[in-house]
Amino acid sequence: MGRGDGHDDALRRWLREAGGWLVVDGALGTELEAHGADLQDELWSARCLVSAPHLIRKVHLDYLDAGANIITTASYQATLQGFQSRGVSREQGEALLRRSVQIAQEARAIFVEGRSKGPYAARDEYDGVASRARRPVLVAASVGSYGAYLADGSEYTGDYGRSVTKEALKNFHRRRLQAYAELLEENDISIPAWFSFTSKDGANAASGDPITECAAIADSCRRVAAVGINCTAPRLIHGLVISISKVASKPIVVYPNTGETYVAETKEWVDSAAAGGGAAGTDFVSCVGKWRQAGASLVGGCCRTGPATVRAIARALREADAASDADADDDYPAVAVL
Ligand SMILES: C[S+](C)CC[C@H](N)C(=O)O
Ligand SMILES: N[C@@H](CCS)C(=O)O
Ligand SMILES: [Zn+2]
Repeated sequence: MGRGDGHDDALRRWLREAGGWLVVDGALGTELEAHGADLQDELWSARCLVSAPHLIRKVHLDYLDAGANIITTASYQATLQGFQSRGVSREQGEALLRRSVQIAQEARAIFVEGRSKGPYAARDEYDGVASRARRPVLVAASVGSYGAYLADGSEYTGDYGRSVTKEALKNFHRRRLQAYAELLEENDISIPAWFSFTSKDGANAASGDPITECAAIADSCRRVAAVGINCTAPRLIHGLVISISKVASKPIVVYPNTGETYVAETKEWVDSAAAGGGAAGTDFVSCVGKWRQAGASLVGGCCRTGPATVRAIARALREADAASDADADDDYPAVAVL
């Protein structure tokens, strides 16, 4: 992503240049579905890398147009093992992983070109403000969990069965990470990475381990640039950010889903109340300012969110900024009373 920085310096620098916060995109998979893609498949959104790359590019572009600074590749469920089980050779699988990054890079090139002329030409919304003049546009390579590959919703339960050892998990991810690393190194790009966890109860990660322990471990890793939460109900985010901020010194990233629950058997989303999970859909965007205040500096959306949510997040972050600037001004006495 960045050139010549340490692994976490680059992200801090981008945050600084952008005025303290960055907008992450919204859902990729469910947004492809909203455009008619059929993800009823073990490869889920990765299937579109073969069948509909143009649609992936369009979704990336829609998010950039909505104000996202970071677009996330369609590789959440793209794994060499998953591809192989569908008759895709290892070489072809590696090419598909690289393709996911290239599609996002293509979208970025189209967007950046159009920002100076054409449909995405500088909009006051994000380019007119001096502090955001150097609005970065970054590509994040998505590396979904082993549970994503299992295609049984176990990324939300942490239940991978008994036989999966730590070594097996390391082997599972190794070549996939190397494929991205090679691509980026070929272009002399260092790779800041963030770690994000899901939570169903606001206190523990899906595995059942306390979120504070998970965040502290991720935070202590030299190569991790940010730590956070994704695909989790909005109503849990504020408390989770507060917990993470107590143990982590790195930037905090949050990209919640809409609060609905994923039903793995049907690959559908249901209202959490119907699934016995409590009221869904706490107003997402009205909470963004609170998350920012609690310490989140990268904010986006996960499953079932779309460009409209991202546009609203960008606006909410700008407003939160303006409000805190106004508060800071209030701290200075207008008149010195002697
Ligand atoms: C983030 S979940 C909705 C992705 C799909 C899941 N791993 C499945 O294959 O059913
Ligand atoms: N980046 C993935 C996350 C799923 S939890 C997507 O949005 O499709
Ligand atoms: Zn999600």
